[in-house]
Amino acid sequence: MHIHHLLENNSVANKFVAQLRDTDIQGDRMRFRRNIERLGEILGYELSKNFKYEDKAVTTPLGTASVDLPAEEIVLCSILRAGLPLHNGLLNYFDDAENSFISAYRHHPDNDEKFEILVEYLASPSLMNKTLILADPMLATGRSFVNVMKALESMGTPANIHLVSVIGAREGIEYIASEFPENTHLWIATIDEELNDRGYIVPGLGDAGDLCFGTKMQH
Ligand SMILES: O=P(O)(O)OC[C@H]1O[C@H](OP(=O)(O)OP(=O)(O)O)[C@H](O)[C@@H]1O
Ligand SMILES: O=c1cc[nH]c(=O)[nH]1
Ligand SMILES: [Mg+2]
Repeated sequence: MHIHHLLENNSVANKFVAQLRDTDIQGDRMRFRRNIERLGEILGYELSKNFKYEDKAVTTPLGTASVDLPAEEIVLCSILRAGLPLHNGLLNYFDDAENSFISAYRHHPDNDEKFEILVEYLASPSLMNKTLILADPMLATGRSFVNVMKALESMGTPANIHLVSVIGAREGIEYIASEFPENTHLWIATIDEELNDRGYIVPGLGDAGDLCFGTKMQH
């Protein structure tokens, strides 16, 4: 897997990640969602440098300009719930992409820290030979990304896979690297070293879905 780590180079993106983590700021849900969206825009811009491009002639009022334009059929797929603002950010730039939505959530059958990932909802076009961009801001154990990819197999085999995330735990990144095809790209803002015994990233930012949309009842 090719790992592209955005915060390895300082930029304004550092500030957006800091605000997502900061307990004094992250309670402002609109800012929290917008910061994830902004990082989706930046990560999308970075990953677009990896596309194939084809020269096209564009007619201007005064003549013809030659422009290299992306030559890939993009499907943007995000993992509900927390993937939604990241999806919006990517869609701001890849505005003519097709879109998929898939759900994944942690189900605690015995009400303890053990959980399984349940995938219950999928709406997707064919992925056959397309460029799949799979987005989820949190990559903790990596099980959501892996289970979602398995659920997407029935939609056809993509030509290219780009995973987009905001915060990843080292252990989860190693797990997805062992499960996804070798030529998969991971575009991630920042990487933390620890997961706690509940599978939360430390220091991380807490529960991204709840911070975006409020708490949910267990069922
Ligand atoms: O790498 P993993 O260990 O699978 O953890 C990451 C997953 O956890 C979060 O979703 P959550 O299950 O909390 O659902 P939510 O978005 O509805 O809150 C997050 O958005 C990822 O999907
Ligand atoms: O740290 C984590 C792990 C999973 N999901 C989150 O939202 N945060
Ligand atoms: Mg959650």
